[in-house]
Amino acid sequence: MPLTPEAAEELHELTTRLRGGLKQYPDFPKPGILFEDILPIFATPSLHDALLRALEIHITAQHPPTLTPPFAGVDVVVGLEARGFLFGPSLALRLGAAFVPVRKAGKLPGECVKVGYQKEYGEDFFEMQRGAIKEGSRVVIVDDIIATGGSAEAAEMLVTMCGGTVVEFCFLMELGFLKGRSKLTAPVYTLLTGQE
Ligand SMILES: O=P(O)(O)OC[C@H]1O[C@H](OP(=O)(O)OP(=O)(O)O)[C@H](O)[C@@H]1O
Ligand SMILES: Nc1ncnc2[nH]cnc12
Repeated sequence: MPLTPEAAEELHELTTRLRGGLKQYPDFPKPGILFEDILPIFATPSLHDALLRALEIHITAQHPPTLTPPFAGVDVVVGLEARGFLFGPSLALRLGAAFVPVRKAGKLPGECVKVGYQKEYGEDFFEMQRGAIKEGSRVVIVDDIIATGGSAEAAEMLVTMCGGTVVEFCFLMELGFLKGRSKLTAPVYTLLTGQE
């Protein structure tokens, strides 16, 4: 569903403010990487709120709950360790959805599904608890940044392995030159683009 003009204006104002909350660090964590630090946003309550509000505006317009089947809406917000944990749970609460974490390997108890992946500056393994998502759940995957898309692609695989459907990916920022969205099956929404 398209945004109302009022919501579009509010979203524009929020994203403009959010851009001012990012800080860049050259050659971190490796030479040649320009690191986008999102932590200043969480050090400023008004920016922290702006991030949650911006994603809430987008997601509620894009996935409105309906009173009749298929009921649409969002059942689960999946956040990726670690920075997806900073706003995923609060966003889930605003949407009336569950929050489920995707963690780096070896951190979650019980039966887990596991996928290996490559990211902009290394490689890793992600896990999710097998029973965390009910069959047929509508899932939004959130993270701070999509760079190569390796992390997000691995998370989409885990959700699918658990029987969920990824209805959208939402990121604070996309590093457009790495074309990470091309790895993903579900639609991708980002509040900001960077390093064009
Ligand atoms: O699109 P990609 O190339 O996969 O890169 C994006 C991922 O890299 C960063 O996480 P990182 O693995 O550094 O973990 P952290 O949040 O624990 O620092 C970032 O938070 C994303 O999850
Ligand atoms: N350039 C970057 N800055 C911050 N987080 C990242 N994750 C992957 N690439 C990144």
